[in-house]
Amino acid sequence: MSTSADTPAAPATAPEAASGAERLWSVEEHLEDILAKIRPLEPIELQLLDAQDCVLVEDVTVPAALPPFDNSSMDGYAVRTVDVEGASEEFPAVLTVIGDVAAGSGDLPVVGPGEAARIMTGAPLPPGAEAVVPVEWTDGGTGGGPASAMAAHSAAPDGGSGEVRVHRPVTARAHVRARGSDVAAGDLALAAGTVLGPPQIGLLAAIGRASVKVRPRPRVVVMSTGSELVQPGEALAPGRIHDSNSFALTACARDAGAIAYRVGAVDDDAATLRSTLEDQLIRADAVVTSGGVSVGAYDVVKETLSELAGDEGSVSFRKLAMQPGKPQGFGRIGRDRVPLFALPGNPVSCYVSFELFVRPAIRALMGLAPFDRETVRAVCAEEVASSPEGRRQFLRARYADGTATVVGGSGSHLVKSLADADALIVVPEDTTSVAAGTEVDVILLG
Ligand SMILES: Nc1nc2c(c(=O)[nH]1)N[C@H]1C(S)=C(S)[C@@H](COP(=O)(O)OP(=O)(O)OC[C@H]3O[C@@H](n4cnc5c(N)ncnc54)[C@H](O)[C@@H]3O)O[C@H]1N2
Ligand code: MOO
Repeated sequence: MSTSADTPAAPATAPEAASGAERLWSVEEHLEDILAKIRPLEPIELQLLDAQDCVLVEDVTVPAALPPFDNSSMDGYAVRTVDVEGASEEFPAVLTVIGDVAAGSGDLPVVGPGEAARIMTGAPLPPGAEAVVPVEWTDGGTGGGPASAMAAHSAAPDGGSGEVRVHRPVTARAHVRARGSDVAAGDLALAAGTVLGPPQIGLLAAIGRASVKVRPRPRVVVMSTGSELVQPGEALAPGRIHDSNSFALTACARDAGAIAYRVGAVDDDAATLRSTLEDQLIRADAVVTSGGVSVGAYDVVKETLSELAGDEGSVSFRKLAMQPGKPQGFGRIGRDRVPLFALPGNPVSCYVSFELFVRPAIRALMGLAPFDRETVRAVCAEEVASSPEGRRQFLRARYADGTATVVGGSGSHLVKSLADADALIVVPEDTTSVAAGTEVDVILLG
């Protein structure tokens, strides 16, 4: 039962409300209530790889030019342009090779008139040289025809033979990457608000940053409830089933960007549930439970969490105008008011609820835009004979080329068809059937 504090101003429109029964919340109302109570996590300084996919909260400026020095973009020979003017294969410019410049070299030879230094990609341009001739435009120091590669350093420790024949001229700065041509010192490397993907992490490393200030990934504790649940890998006794929700939800939480901690299934026992929650709160930025939110005699989650008060926080249980996912609990628990999502136990209900409500909340905790799943218009390939009036139905489907095809039935226990689906067809509350060929909204799952 929702408390008056949780009741939004919008009037209830569902049929139950009119008849005086407990009103149904719309999907949007529930989501708004959740997002209104979620605050982004406080920023912390994280090592680069721990900051992946996180939102940067500081402007990062470039401390020193990138590249830090003029360097070669090719393996070849560093030369003075005047020395190779008019060079051709028939009339090559013959230069004296004075040594090697490898990437990382700090001790550079000076290239004088009539001289060349073997230079590797990324190596600093030595003083005196103005350009680089790729090795393919030379004989590679062999005295033969055009080379396809250089002699390995081990085979030519002195930097190749004493001479190289250059077959083409080069202009000044040819095959040279200028200092600061990527970014200059003082430039803005990344603005606050940037989401750190692999290229951004690479840039930060390139400018020498080892750590950055970001909003961290939330730590999400996932707990399933139900005395019937058995850990996968263990044998089933009569009446028991394997716990699939805690695994699916943990995977969902990771997929949404969280650091997820899966807690084994908790029995339908109030004291165990309470103490497990207390133990877990220490490492939780959010808690997700599955099961025990309906109206059964052993629906301990609802019973226990409805009773929380004072410092314990509070959790509201409500019915939503959707299928699957009708019974839902949401609140904030403990002194730190950690958001808690009590999702229904049916596996499909649990998954769809996560997608619609928990995924956006995890993103909001990270400071990301809450919604990232794409919704497209698509042609419904087959007839949907019936959809419950007054409830928004989310049907498992496969989507391809503008067409969505329903996979399996609407039962909330059908985990195989959920695994076969890559989309959810959305049938609105006021629609009780969909003719084949009708356009529908389709949420793409990943
Ligand atoms: N009389 C009514 N009964 C039910 C109603 C209702 O309005 N009136 N609502 C139904 C709907 S809709 C749903 S959804 C479920 C929600 O039930 P609970 O959240 O209380 O979940 P449980 O009863 O614990 O379990 C339901 C179902 O899911 C299986 N389950 C639970 N946890 C797991 C898990 N971790 N892994 C795999 N499967 C799990 C469980 O064995 C049950 O079969 O209530 C309906 N009933
Ligand atoms: O609404 Mo329940 O969540 O269908 O199965």
